[in-house]
Amino acid sequence: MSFMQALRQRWQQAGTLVCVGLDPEPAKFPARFAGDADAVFAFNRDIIDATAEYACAFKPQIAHFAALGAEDALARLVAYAHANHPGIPVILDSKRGDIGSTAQHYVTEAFDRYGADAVTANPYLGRDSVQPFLDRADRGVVVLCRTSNPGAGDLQDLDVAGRPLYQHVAEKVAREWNGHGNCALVVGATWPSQLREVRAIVGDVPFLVPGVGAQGGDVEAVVSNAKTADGTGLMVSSSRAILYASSGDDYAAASAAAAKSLRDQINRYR
Ligand SMILES: O=C(O)c1cc(=O)[nH]c(=O)n1[C@@H]1O[C@H](COP(=O)(O)O)[C@@H](O)[C@H]1O
Repeated sequence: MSFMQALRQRWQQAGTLVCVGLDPEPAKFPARFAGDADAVFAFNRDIIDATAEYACAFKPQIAHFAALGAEDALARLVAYAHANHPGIPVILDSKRGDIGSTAQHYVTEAFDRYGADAVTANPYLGRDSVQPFLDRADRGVVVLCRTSNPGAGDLQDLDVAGRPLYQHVAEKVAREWNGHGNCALVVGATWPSQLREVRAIVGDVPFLVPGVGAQGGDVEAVVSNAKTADGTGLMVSSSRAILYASSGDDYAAASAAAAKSLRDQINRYR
């Protein structure tokens, strides 16, 4: 099954638009993981098991693993999620972008080495830099459009031919790059009016929406501005607010409760 088919099936059958972000920071792990040489795998595995019921996708962020030298744990976690929670796609958040010949290696990294179902990609080197990702029709390509961070507008809002640059990205992805129907866009939860504008440009192209939880984005504003006509179209992503909901021995139950609460909040406004 392709990434897009799996995502749509998950939205419909599990009734959830929550993407669970996996951003391991050992300093925030519960005390019981102290001294555990395989803590990065074990903690994330427990979070995956606890939150799967509420997840339309999992999204490991590669720098959080690579900085710890925990690439092996990342590969095992993707395999674990696929084996134990089939049907829930895994998005590798690596925000790659480079000349085509190098991009090909990023494709191999994301889809073959790690086995991810989708990857985040930076569009600013242009189409040829994203093409190797687009060519993998069964995998998802989640292109940065209007990011959640405070400085998003520094470059993404620059006026180009009468419109902000991020709107050109949205249009190009929806009309030119999405020939296989495998594209999605990143639009931050912290920007409700931009969510609405991008939705108006791209029709039903799915959005990955980070920025609720720790970054303070408003769930009602996200859903009301960015859902598609059938009340789906969103992967509302939260990492820290789910992962570190408790630092006690109840960490897994607390993460499940946080994911459930986000799912229910989203569903109230669909
Ligand atoms: O591509 C992303 O996932 C992403 C794009 C963006 O615009 N903003 C953003 O926060 N992210 C990622 O989403 C996660 C947000 O984490 P929390 O703020 O803890 O929910 C981090 O892994 C970020 O790298």
